[in-house]
Amino acid sequence: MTSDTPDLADYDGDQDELADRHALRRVAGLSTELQDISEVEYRQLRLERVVLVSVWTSGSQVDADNAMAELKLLSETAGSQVLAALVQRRSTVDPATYIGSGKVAEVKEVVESTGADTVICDGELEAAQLRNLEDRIGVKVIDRTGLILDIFAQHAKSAEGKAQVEMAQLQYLRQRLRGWGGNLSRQAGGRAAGGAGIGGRGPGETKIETDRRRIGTRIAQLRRKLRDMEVTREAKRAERRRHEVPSVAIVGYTNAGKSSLLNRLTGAGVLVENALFATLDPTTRRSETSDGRVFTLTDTVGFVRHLPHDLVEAFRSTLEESVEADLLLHVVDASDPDPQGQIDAVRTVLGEIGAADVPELMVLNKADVADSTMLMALRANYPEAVVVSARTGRGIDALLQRIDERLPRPEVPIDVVIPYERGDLVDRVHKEALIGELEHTEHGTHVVGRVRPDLADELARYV
Ligand SMILES: Nc1nc2c(ncn2[C@@H]2O[C@H](COP(=O)(O)OP(=O)(O)OP(=O)(O)O)[C@@H](O)[C@H]2O)c(=O)[nH]1
Ligand SMILES: [Mg+2]
Repeated sequence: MTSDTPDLADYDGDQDELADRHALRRVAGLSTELQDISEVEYRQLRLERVVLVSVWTSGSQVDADNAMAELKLLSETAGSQVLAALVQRRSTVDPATYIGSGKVAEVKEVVESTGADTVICDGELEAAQLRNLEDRIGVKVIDRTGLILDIFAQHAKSAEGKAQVEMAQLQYLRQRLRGWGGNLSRQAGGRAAGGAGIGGRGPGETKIETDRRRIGTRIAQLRRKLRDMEVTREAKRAERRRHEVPSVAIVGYTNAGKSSLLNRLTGAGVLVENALFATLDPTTRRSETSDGRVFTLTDTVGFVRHLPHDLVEAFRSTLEESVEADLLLHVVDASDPDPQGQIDAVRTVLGEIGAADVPELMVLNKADVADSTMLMALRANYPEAVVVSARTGRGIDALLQRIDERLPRPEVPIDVVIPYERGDLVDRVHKEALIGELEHTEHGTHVVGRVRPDLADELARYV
C-alpha cells in the first residue's frame, strides 16, 4: 500500500499518547488553561467507583443485558470501576426520580455498602431527576449523555476536537445548570479542599446567573473558533476535490475496527484500542485500488446508540467528511452480540448528518472471532457485504476489489501521446486513469484509456 504522508513513523507516537492519556487520569488538579471558568469542574468529574442503574421499559431481557453491558464498557472507558449494576423493569421512567422511588432507597443501600462515589443512569435524565436522585442517594449522579461527553473530553486531542467537545459539554451543562448548581459548588469545594464536600450548599440564584452568562460567552467564543477551523478544513477538501481524487470514509459503531481497517489498508499507524471512542480526530490517508487508482480513506469518530445530540451538532464539521465522500465503508463488528442494533444506530446518525444517500459498502469485520451462525445471518441480510478481518488480513484483497468497483469511474476516453518531458502528466495518468494500453514510443508515452474531465482537458493537446 502506498502513502505519501507520515505513516509508520507515527505509530509509536500514538501509543505514547495512549500511555499519556492513562497517566493523565491519575493526576488530580486543573490545567492552567481552564482555571478561571466554573464549568471546568464539570469536565474534571472523576468517575471512579460507580454503580450503574437502568430502567428497562421495552425489548427483551437480552436487549436489556446488552444495553447494560455497553453502559459498563462506556463507564470503564471513562476510567471507572463498576461495582454493581441494577436494572428495574417498569413501563415508563419515573418523572421525578427516573427509577421508582422505592428503588431509590435500594440503590442508596448498594451505594453505601459498596462505597461507590457515583451513580450512572442509562439514558438522558432531566435536570430535576438528577438533582432528586443526588439529594436522596447522597452521591454524584450522572446520566449516559454526561458519561459520553466525559469520554470525549478525555480523548479529544486536536484543538478542533477539544473545542467541539467543550462546546457540547457547555450546551449540556447550560440546560442543566439549575439541577447541577449544587454539584458545581460541590465540585468547586472539592477542588479547593481536595475532596468530598458532599452536601455542601448550592449556589444562590446569582451564582447560577453568572455561570450561565459565562457559559454563553464561552460558547460564542468556541463557535467563532470552530468556524475559523472549518475554513481551513474546507480548503483542504476543496484541494482534494480539485484533483478529483475519489474519497472513501470509514464509518461505523465505536470499537467496530475502523482504525484497524485504515491501518490495514494504508499502514497509517492510527491508535487502535479496545475501548470506546479511541478515535475522535479524522485521519485521512491515501490508498490504491487493486488496479492502482488512488483514493483517499478517512477514519472517523465512532457512533453509538443515542449519541448525544449536542455532540452530533458539535462534530458536524468533522462528520461532513462522510457526507461528502464518494463511498462509505460501513464497518460492522460481526462478533458483537447485537450487530443489527449497531447497524441501525449508525444509520440513524448517518441520517441525522445528511449522509443517508451516500453509497455504502458494508464491511463485516472481526470475521476471525465472529460466531459463524451470526456471520451467516448477516450475510443473508446484507448479501453485498464483504467479510474481512482487519486483524488477520482475511478478505482485504476482496475489499479493495469492491472499493474499486464502487468508486466513481473516470469516463472520458483518451488516446494520447505524452511527450517525455511531461513526466508529471504520466504520473497523474498512472494514479487517476483507467488504463487500456500504455506503451513507450519514439515521441512519448502512448496511452489509451479513460480519465476524468479535468485530466482530459490537460491532455487534449497531446491527442
Ligand atoms: N479479533 C479481531 N479484533 C479486531 C479486528 N479489528 C479490530 N479489532 C480489535 O477491536 C478493537 C477496536 O479496534 P479499533 O480499530 O480501535 O476500532 P474503532 O472502530 O476505530 O474504534 P473507535 O475509534 O474507538 O470508535 C481493538 O482491540 C482491535 O484490536 C479483527 O478483525 N479481529
Ligand atoms: Mg478508531
